[in-house]
Amino acid sequence: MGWSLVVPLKPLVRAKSRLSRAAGEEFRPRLALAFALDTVAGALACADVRDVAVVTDDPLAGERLAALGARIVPDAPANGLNAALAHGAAVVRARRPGAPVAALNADLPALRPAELELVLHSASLFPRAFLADAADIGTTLLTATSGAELDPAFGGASRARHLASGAHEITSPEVPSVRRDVDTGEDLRAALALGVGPYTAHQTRRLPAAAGGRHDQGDQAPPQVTASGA
Ligand SMILES: Nc1nc2c(ncn2[C@@H]2O[C@H](COP(=O)(O)OP(=O)(O)OP(=O)(O)O)[C@@H](O)[C@H]2O)c(=O)[nH]1
Ligand SMILES: C=C(OP(=O)(O)O)C(=O)O
Repeated sequence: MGWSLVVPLKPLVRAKSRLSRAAGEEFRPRLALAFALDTVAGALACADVRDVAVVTDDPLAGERLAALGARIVPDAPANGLNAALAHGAAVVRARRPGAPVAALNADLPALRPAELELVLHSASLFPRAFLADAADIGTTLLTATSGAELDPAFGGASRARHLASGAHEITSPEVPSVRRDVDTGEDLRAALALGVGPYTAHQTRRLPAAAGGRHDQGDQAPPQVTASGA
């Protein structure tokens, strides 16, 4: 099945605000962009992915993600995450009616194409399906096959909302890289332990060890890190 993925991305100046304390204000937008680049590169490398549309109004992110091969869709509704996703899915289906569509968060820097392929294969058996995040509270991926609307209900405790909406929860096989979203410094360390893509690896070299970095460049003053790291 040739999936069209819809990836939402906030303007970098506001993205990943919960990483401020771990990364510092200078690195937070760079990390948010690196996560998105690794997520989209991983998605585009997945055999079952036909194309990726990124819904964003961020000019720098749009330029860098387009260079990877993503289509950039302006966040025309400007009404939050679910409106952006519904808009992205509608833009995809205006071009390709009945396309199987999947919403994928942009904060999955450890994403492995082979694991995404397993998830999409499971999802292809249901009208709507989703994958819970690593904490089992949120959602990292929501799918709709031909004939079904995406009906996204992301944000916070979205796993319960997606379950209640009738979407099938994908629980096997194990796909830790697709579930590993990064909201906090602790999440970033968990992603680094799984192995992140090249863009995030490059940026985290500049972070202090407590935030997951190897701190081996020495050309930047490290940002302040708190004991919690988050
Ligand atoms: N286009 C678009 N994307 C959004 C919007 N709000 C959130 N997103 C994206 O949706 C995904 C999931 O959101 P979160 O994990 O909460 O990421 P975030 O909003 O950057 O993180 P926090 O600032 O810490 O809440 C991320 O890829 C965000 O960039 C929005 O209003 N428009
Ligand atoms: C967007 C979501 O959550 P968070 O903001 O916690 O990443 C979600 O899991 O639906």
